[in-house]
Amino acid sequence: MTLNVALIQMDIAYGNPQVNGEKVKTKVGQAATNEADVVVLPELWTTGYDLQRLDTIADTEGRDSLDLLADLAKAYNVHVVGGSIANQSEKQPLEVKNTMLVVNAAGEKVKAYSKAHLFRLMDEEKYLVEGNENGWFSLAGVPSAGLICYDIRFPEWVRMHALGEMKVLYVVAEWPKPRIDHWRALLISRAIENQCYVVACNRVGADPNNTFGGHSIVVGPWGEILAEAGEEETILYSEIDIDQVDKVRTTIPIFSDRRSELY
Ligand SMILES: NC(=O)CCC(=O)C(=O)O
Repeated sequence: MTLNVALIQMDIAYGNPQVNGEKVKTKVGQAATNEADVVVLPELWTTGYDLQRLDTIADTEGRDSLDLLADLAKAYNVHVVGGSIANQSEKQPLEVKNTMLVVNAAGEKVKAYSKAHLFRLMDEEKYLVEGNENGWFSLAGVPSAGLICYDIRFPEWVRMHALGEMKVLYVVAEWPKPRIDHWRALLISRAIENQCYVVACNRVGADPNNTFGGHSIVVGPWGEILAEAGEEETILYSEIDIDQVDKVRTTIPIFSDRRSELY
């Protein structure tokens, strides 16, 4: 079975959910017109890293974002890995999480995963609360998982998802340009060591504190780069053949060769 994935590598208007929502509507429509089955958005696409104003711009219980994503999914008959959003709780204590929303083509919510590892270099721990749940979901009948940016630096977190038979890892990010070599190396490594597809969508552009490096990428289970963007706004397309995952896992059976009694 194959899936056409489309990664929306976009600039994000700082602290402006309205403008970003309009852009996402246009881009998801374009991707669907180009036969995408799954559309992927970047991290914090509603607000960017405008963390100091989250009390006014975060989305309460992710409702507005979920409505928008569900409407788009239904209108265009596409699955949407909805990047992540600043997701504010309704009840006290008011907490904001960095939450990925996944919606299937019927417009049903499939997953809400909140970033488990907060990134201190961008002050996340001062404004956000970490998630404590896993990122597994099934999309288009494929066992998948979603993780958010800094999460990929924790190979044991990714491996835990692979042990749950994840075949596609979706990664959404706002990864700064100065560390884009880490981004590429980490994603290729996570694909090789877990023998899965990695479909990773980064943003471009700049905010008052960082310039973001793009290079959204699709990596196959053998570690091959199937598609990679540059540093400009674009939609990156790739066809992924899910059967390749089992072929690679049979050729080099790392999951049955693991010495779990040693580690
Ligand atoms: N938004 C993030 O989690 C950024 C992570 C990052 O830049 C890194 O180097 O790790």
